Amino acid sequence: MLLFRLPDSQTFYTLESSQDIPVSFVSFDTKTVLDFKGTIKPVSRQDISGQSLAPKSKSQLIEIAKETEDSYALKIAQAKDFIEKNELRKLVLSRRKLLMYLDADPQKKLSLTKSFLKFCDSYPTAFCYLFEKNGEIWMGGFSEVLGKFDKKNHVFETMSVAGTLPLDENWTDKEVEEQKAVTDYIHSVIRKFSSNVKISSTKDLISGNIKHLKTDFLAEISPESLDKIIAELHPTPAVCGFPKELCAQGIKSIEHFNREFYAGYIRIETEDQIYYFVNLRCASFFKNYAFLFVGGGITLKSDPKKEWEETELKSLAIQQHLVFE
Ligand SMILES: C=C(O[C@H]1C=CC=C(C(=O)O)[C@@H]1O)C(=O)O
Repeated sequence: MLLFRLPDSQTFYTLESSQDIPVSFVSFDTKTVLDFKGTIKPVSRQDISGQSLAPKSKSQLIEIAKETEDSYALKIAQAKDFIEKNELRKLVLSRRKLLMYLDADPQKKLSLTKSFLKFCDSYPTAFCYLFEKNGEIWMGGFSEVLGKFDKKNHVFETMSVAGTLPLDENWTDKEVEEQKAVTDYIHSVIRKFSSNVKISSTKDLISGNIKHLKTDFLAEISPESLDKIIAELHPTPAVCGFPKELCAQGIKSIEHFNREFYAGYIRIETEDQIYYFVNLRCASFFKNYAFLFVGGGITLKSDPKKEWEETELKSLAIQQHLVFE
């Protein structure tokens, strides 16, 4: 089962049985690709909220050391060492926040479809999804587009999104440099495939309780280049770092968990467009608990307390929209 809503749209979609594969979820390390078969068709809010999803009961005591502000600060120190040693501009570090529902209210049950609708309503400019496949349940949504390709005029769009602050704070060099590293990387990739790249000015992207810096790119490309561009772009320094392989190794050795679909991407092919959405602000759901995946770009200027607060604020995107009834 798959439900999704495109950015700036009121229409919800699901898949009706057919052999086409219009939707695929690609993991951060690109080793796992989850294909969804079917034809894309609209579905009403009523039909969505009437459906119920039962998370698989991998609910025995889970032995996971809970990440704390102190344990995360140690990882940030390790990330800074790695940045310094390898002379990097940034490294994106993340944590898997454990949310136990039973702690919240033992009498009530989580409604994932109602949570999905509530989440969509709060993030109108985001691509939002909820899926259940082979007992796995994931929900997420964010506005970052890794790629959007117009099949008719061959225009390719992408964006550089990075830097995070609460809405009422002013940008500092730390966020500006962090986002610039992403912009420079994306530009270096796109210019290899197009001689005419248009770059917008950098603007604020509001995402619920926080804001990011965003620069848009537009370029005409040949359809044959599309897969190569996506393969080169992912993972951008918005979710990993540059050089990609070295940073992915560093991340693995510091984070100590599998990111799975977090910071991967979602490919959606419609009649006119092919979209690639970055899979952030997402969570995987089990019977009694969920893992909320949240991260942020670390530079030598990072303050561990602020980085922790940033991940806490980001986790609210999912956490605040869970409906128990
Ligand atoms: C890696 C995440 O955010 C990325 C996207 C926007 C801002 C980011 C930042 O400020 O670090 C990250 O690059 C996440 O939300 O888990």
